[in-house]
Formats: sequence, C-alpha cells, structure tokens
Amino acid sequence: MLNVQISSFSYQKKPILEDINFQLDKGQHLALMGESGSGKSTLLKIIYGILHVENSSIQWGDKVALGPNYNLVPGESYMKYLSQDFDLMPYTTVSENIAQHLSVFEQESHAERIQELLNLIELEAFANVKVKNLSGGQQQRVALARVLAQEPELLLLDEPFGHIDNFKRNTLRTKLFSYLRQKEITIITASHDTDDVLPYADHTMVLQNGSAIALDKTKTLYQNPPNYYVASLFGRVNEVPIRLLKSYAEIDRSVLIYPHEFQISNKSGLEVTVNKAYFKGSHYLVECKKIEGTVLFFNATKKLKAGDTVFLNISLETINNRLQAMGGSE
Ligand SMILES: Nc1ncnc2c1ncn2[C@@H]1O[C@H](COP(=O)(O)OP(=O)(O)OP(=O)(O)O)[C@@H](O)[C@H]1O
Repeated sequence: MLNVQISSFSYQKKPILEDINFQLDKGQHLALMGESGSGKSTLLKIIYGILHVENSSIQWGDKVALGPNYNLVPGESYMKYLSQDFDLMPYTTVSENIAQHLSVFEQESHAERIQELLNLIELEAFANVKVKNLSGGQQQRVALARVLAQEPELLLLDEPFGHIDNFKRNTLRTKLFSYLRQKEITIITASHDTDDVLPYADHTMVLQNGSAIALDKTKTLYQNPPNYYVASLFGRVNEVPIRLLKSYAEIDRSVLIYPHEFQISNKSGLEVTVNKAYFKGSHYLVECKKIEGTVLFFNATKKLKAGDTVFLNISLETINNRLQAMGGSE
C-alpha cells in the first residue's frame, strides 16, 4: 500500500501543495485531475523523490521513500516515473533506449523483453531507429517502454498519452492499462483527458490550487460531483437554478446537469430557444439562448436550427442526487 502524507510544499514562498493525504492499495489505479498549475506534476515529483518536502512521509508498504536529500539518484527501485519530458537518449536506437533500463543481471532475456515492450508500444518496426528521428508521440511511447522495462510495483504517469495522436492513443491506452492491471502494478496517472480516467481509474483525486478538494471512486465523482470545478474536469456541465427546472421548487440553489442528461420534449418542460448546434460525431451539442442569465447546453440526436424551440426535462432523482452530493455548496 502507498501512504502519502504531505503537509505543505513550496518551490519559493507560495505553497504549491497543502495537506495531501491519501492511501492507495496495491494494484489500484488513482487518477489525478485538476486544472493546469493545480499541482499534479509536483505531487508526482514529490512521491518519486525528486522534490524534498519537510514534515511529510511517502511510504510504500514498510519502505519509506527517502527523497532527494538522502538519495544520490532520485527515485526508489520499486517505482518508476514517466515525466512530461521523456528523458530519452536521442542518439541511440529505440531498442538501446529500452535495454538501458533492463537489469544487467538478466542479459540473456533482454532480447525477448525488448520485443515484448516494442509490441506493447507498437514500435516493432522502429527498433533500430535512432530516437532523435522519431516523432514526439513515438518518443513518448519509447519513454513508456523504458519505465516498464524493469516492472515497477508503483508507476507514476504524468500525461502519458499527451503527445500521442488519437489514432494510436486509444489502442495504446487500452493495451497499457490492461497490461498494468494484469501485472497488478499500482498506478497514479495525472491527466486532463477523461478518456484516460473514466474507464480505467478506480479512484480519482481532484486538485485545486494545491489542495485535494475531492477523492472518491471515479464513477461516484463523475455521477455526483461535489461542485462545478470537479464536474467541469469531466467535460461540459450546466449549472442550472432549480427553479428553472421545477417551477414549484422552493429552494434557491443550482444543480449540475451534464448536457446528455436533459431529455428533450416538444410539449412540456423548460422552454429554450436554440442558438447554435455543434456536430460532435455521435450527437449534436446544442447551445441555447440565455434564459434568466444562464446559457444551457444539451445533447440532441438530430440537428436543431437557430431559433427552434424545445423543452428540456430532468428527472427529480438526478436533481436530488446532485443536491445531496453538493451538500451545502451553491
Ligand atoms: N520548478 C518550479 N519552480 C517554481 N514554480 C514551479 C516549478 N514547477 C512548477 N511550479 C509552479 O507550481 C504550480 C504547480 O505546477 P505543476 O506543474 O505541479 O501543475 P500541474 O497541475 O501539473 O499543471 P499541468 O497540468 O499544466 O501539467 C504552478 O503554479 C507552477 O507554476
């Protein structure tokens, strides 16, 4: 089990992380989400041991991670860290880059292991190509193979697919996360991409200005976000005054509604006028004209024209669940 307790960390004067405390069971996958600058990379660097923190502790089972002030080379043998800059050797080949991270004591199995990793990252054809001649996305895949070369127990991934095109990203993501799950490798993934998070991460921690403002099962956080910030990390979300949705409501509060949650009727519900419709492939995202100062977005299966009128409905159950999740917050 990973046990992280960080009281406070600053690069200069301003605190960048404060009161980050969590545990992660072996084989579990935790996603770190938060807007740019919220502290995700900093947290990974602290766990890995690149940054020193006072009055804090990082423990993996009974092993205490010592941090940079006590380790000549940052990092611990049981964990690996994929940073946003790939840390590759540009003038050597893909295979040599991977081999450099394999154990010198197991030379006889190197060729087989390199092949297995090349297969995982789908770069078999580039085995003998110098890294400097690869694209950014290909280099990121080599960096992934390097951190997996000697299977870590704990893997820290910082935007692991950020440079990889959609075409490769989807297959690579599925392959990589199933490989890691099968090997029971514990993972922390910092990502802005909900497709990295929703299908794969057991739990998600949300950082805002260096504080962990939410930590829960990923599905729970998505279905019942505690506030607008959390919900908006998963995609577009509406913050709608309840009295707009249910005219009889006596509560003066707003609820968070994802665009796909609205049911459309041409008879009854909240009357809205279409402003624009954006083609999203599987559906249209429709933007409505302002209603009492609020611009709403909803999903529609067919294209609606500017000026069309429709009625939006939302179930009472959804409203109640959202109100409970949001507690006392507005
Ligand atoms: N070496 C550094 N020296 C000073 N400040 C830094 C340093 N590295 C990061 N910061 C600051 O720390 C804060 C958190 O940065 P961090 O890179 O951890 O955020 P992040 O959530 O990972 O962002 P992103 O999603 O853009 O990668 C930011 O305000 C950033 O400007």
